[in-house]
Amino acid sequence: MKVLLVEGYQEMSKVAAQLFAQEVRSKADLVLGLATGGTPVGMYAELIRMHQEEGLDFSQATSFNLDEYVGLSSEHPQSYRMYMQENFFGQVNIDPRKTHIPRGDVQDLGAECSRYEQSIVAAGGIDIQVLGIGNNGHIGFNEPGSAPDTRTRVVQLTMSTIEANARYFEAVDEVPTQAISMGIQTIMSAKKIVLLASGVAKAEAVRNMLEGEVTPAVPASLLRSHPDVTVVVDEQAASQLSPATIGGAVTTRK
Ligand SMILES: N[C@@H]1[C@@H](O)[C@H](O)[C@@H](COP(=O)(O)O)O[C@@H]1O
Repeated sequence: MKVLLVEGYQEMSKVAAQLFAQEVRSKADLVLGLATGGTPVGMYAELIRMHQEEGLDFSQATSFNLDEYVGLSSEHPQSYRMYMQENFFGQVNIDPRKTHIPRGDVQDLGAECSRYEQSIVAAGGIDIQVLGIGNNGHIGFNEPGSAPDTRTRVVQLTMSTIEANARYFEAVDEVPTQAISMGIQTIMSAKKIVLLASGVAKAEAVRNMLEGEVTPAVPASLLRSHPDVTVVVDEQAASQLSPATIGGAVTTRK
């Protein structure tokens, strides 16, 4: 794992956008793996700026999102489809037919999960996947205990995740309790992974991911066996790391 230490949220977002833009420029028909949550909003904003000011072209790209809430339609304001539309898709030239997000409102959720996995394979697999990290070390919606061989499936959200995501809903009991999420193996099949972490609330999860045991109890730690992961972490999120990890990190500081 390569650790890139940056000053704060803004720099993290710029560095992440540059990593993505580099891939988009080198392969027009890139397959992007996308994430939601507060963390990647700044990266999407920077990619939109690059599209508008530098002509960064997404017209041939395909995207697959990590997850979607069960029970919310694509038009629901808190659905991840809506999030992506507002924060990214609606402002760049990606072909809407090539943007994929699981449907959380279908009757046969199992069939939807298999269909989703198959469409990732049919697209040739994910070239570059962006990830955030949950306070409990989850990636996508793979909560602690998720097995390394999991593929896209319906998952039960933990109380800590429901509480963390309640800020987007009117009340905690409106947060869905289940989601469709790419599995650990789906994520590990991406050729390149960029994980972003910002703020002190992520410091413990970041330490466990980088310095703790490699264990399904901390799903992000499983990424340590992937050959091409870059963790972009800001000073607050890195605040619990050991001097050895900090010393081995690449810093953008002059
Ligand atoms: N499913 C998403 C994850 O993909 C995200 O990484 C995590 C952290 O979110 P945030 O970036 O808002 O801290 O929240 C959600 O649970």
